[in-house]
Amino acid sequence: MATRVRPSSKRCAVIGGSGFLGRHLVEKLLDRGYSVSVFDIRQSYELPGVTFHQGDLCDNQALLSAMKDVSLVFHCASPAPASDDRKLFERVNIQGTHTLIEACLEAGVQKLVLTSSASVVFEGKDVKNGREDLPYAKKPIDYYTETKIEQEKLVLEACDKEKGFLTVAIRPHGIFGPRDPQLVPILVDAARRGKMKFIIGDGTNLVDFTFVENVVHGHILAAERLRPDSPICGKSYHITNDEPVRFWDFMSEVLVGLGYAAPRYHLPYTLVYGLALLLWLLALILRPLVSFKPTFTPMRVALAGTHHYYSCDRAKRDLGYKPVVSLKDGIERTVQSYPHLRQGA
Ligand SMILES: NC(=O)C1=CN([C@@H]2O[C@H](COP(=O)(O)OP(=O)(O)OC[C@H]3O[C@@H](n4cnc5c(N)ncnc54)[C@H](OP(=O)(O)O)[C@@H]3O)[C@@H](O)[C@H]2O)C=CC1
Ligand SMILES: CC(C)CCC[C@@H](C)[C@H]1CC[C@H]2C3=C(CC[C@]12C)[C@@]1(C)CCC(=O)C[C@@H]1CC3
Repeated sequence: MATRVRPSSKRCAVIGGSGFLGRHLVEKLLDRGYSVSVFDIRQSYELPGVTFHQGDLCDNQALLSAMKDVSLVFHCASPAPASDDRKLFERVNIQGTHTLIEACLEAGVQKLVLTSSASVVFEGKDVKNGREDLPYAKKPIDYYTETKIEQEKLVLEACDKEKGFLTVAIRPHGIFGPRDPQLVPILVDAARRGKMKFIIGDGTNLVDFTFVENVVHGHILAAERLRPDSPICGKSYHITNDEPVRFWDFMSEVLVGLGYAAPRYHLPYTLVYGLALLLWLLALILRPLVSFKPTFTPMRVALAGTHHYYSCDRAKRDLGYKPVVSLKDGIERTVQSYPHLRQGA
């Protein structure tokens, strides 16, 4: 009779491991003695101890080859929110996640850690110190968020102690750090085009921004504490820097750090939101004829003009989570990592 080889607990797979968060996670896992199998639609680097598997999340066979002898899977693949492509989000975040769960069960994977998002409860209205028991957004702000909700439900509902398949979801918020392709590049692009002179609203709204290494730390704690007898099975956890900051102070600090002027003039939130909605509709109607991407989308305006910060008490209690890098140090390290985005570079 053939004996089944029990996958090594130090071998894991990172789905989306070529991306911003994924690569930071891979680097920390290697430091901690794991060997890593990366599955992604693209390969962006090479590292000793990492095997790359290029493929689409919806391809069961390609996934299976990446999960050979793997006991732990991190799922942090997603199309970028800026793509605003409903079909793509549904295909990758919902169908792809379903395919991944099936593949995990088939390959005998024991633990699945999903990178969800704190935005799954955000409807464009203030969230102050939001806890994980807030209901999912009934009117999510965009297709990205809509499909992140379905994705999280799929993963948490798949948790099955009888089958020996344990799942948990990490909900980070506003991840930033070296190599981030979104926050700093979009901000600098807007500044270079003279669009960062204005503060939307009164500028006092508090927001969580989370340094990437803290997000990585939360994922690894969750993976290592995920056991049949632990309270974390099938649950979601906010992971933030635990230092809510005024949205416009954070943006100003990054801009000034890179040599740009901080925004100064105030514009009413409802006016900017209305204009952004109008532009978004126009872009949608004109899509077959011309393609243009407005900088101030309704989603970005909502995020720039409301409070959205979350309690990570549950993560502190169940995971022993505590941020490892402060906001101040995180901003400093981020600014230093973008010499090519400095004013005049
Ligand atoms: N950045 C943030 O502020 C936050 C992010 N998150 C979540 O964190 C996770 C990681 O985000 P982040 O690192 O910022 O994003 P990235 O876009 O940098 O990384 C995602 C990776 O997944 C890949 N990918 C996309 N589609 C597929 C597919 N069909 N099959 C295989 N791989 C695919 C991407 O490739 P390609 O680049 O070619 O599309 C990319 O390499 C995501 O799940 C996101 O929803 C949650 C909260 C906040
Ligand atoms: C042009 C300016 C008004 C804004 C520039 C900065 C924005 C690009 C970022 C500010 C908050 C960020 C954010 C995300 C993406 C980048 C920002 C909009 C997410 C939508 C990324 C994915 C998530 O799950 C939630 C994030 C919330 C914060």
